[in-house]
Amino acid sequence: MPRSSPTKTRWFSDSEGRSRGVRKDRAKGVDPLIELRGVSLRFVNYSDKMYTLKRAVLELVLRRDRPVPNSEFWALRDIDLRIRHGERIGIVGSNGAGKSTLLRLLAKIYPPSTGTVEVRGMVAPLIEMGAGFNPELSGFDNILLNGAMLGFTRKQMLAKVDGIHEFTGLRDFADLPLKYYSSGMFARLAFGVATEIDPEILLVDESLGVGDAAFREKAKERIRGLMDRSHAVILVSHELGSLRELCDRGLWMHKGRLVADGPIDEILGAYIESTATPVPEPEPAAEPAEVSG
Ligand SMILES: Nc1ncnc2c1ncn2[C@@H]1O[C@H](COP(=O)(O)OP(=O)(O)OP(=O)(O)O)[C@@H](O)[C@H]1O
Repeated sequence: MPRSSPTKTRWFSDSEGRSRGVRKDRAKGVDPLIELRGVSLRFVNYSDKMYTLKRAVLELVLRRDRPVPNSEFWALRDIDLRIRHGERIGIVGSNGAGKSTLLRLLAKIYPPSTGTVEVRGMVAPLIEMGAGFNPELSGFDNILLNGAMLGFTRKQMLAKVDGIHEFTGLRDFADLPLKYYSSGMFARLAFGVATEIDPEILLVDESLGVGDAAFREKAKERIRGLMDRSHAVILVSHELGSLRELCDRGLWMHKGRLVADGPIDEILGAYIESTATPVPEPEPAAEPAEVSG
């Protein structure tokens, strides 16, 4: 594990991770906005084999009524985490480390397989932008549709349309069906709609890279504005410069585990160093007990 100041940055081993309790934020006398305790998340891939007579008999004998899992994969392991009001968190880690999965868990897209997740406040996930868009509908109709999915009424969204057009520069294309938008135009619209709301907790996954260079600058500016208005922000990005610029606390993930938590400069420094010297493998741990019900 890379070295750093022991007073500020916490380096986690498995045993520390399991013994660390998540307590009330006594310093401020308030509950943290986000609390994760002993969280693990498992993906199960089901086989798509042909349904043979032999398999049918086996399933009857074994009294199985659902497909047999082909393989399972723990994308998150033993995560304990507290995020307080006003924190700007940047998450780093190599491909497949579990960063996006952690954001999806905080957005309640995935439930944990073990442990508890508490999120206090309205969450705006800039995660799968444009996921709810309909390519047959116009840009304008998609703005209203997406707003409805985020919980806004038609009237509330109509009041936001002008601002969205202003920001995206797509006013002239408002009546064009989305299927004729270029990928850059699509990304602009999705980003414009998703950032038009004022969330308490903002989750951003690699969204700083949308559109062309000029739009990326506008997007960053927009995120800065949102960051000023929201209570907590969590950014996942491989653009380390942006994380250094926008965040104060860093989390480093490796193979589904939180391996370090501390001031952003220290975490980024150690992470960059690790690309020259690989991160030691986390100690093998016992399978977490599954939550029932
Ligand atoms: N729905 C899923 N089903 C099965 N495995 C999944 C699923 N989603 C993610 N994974 C796996 O979980 C692991 C963590 O993925 P995740 O997308 O969270 O990584 P990441 O740190 O965001 O990576 P990157 O930097 O490449 O975006 C990967 O091995 C990925 O293949």
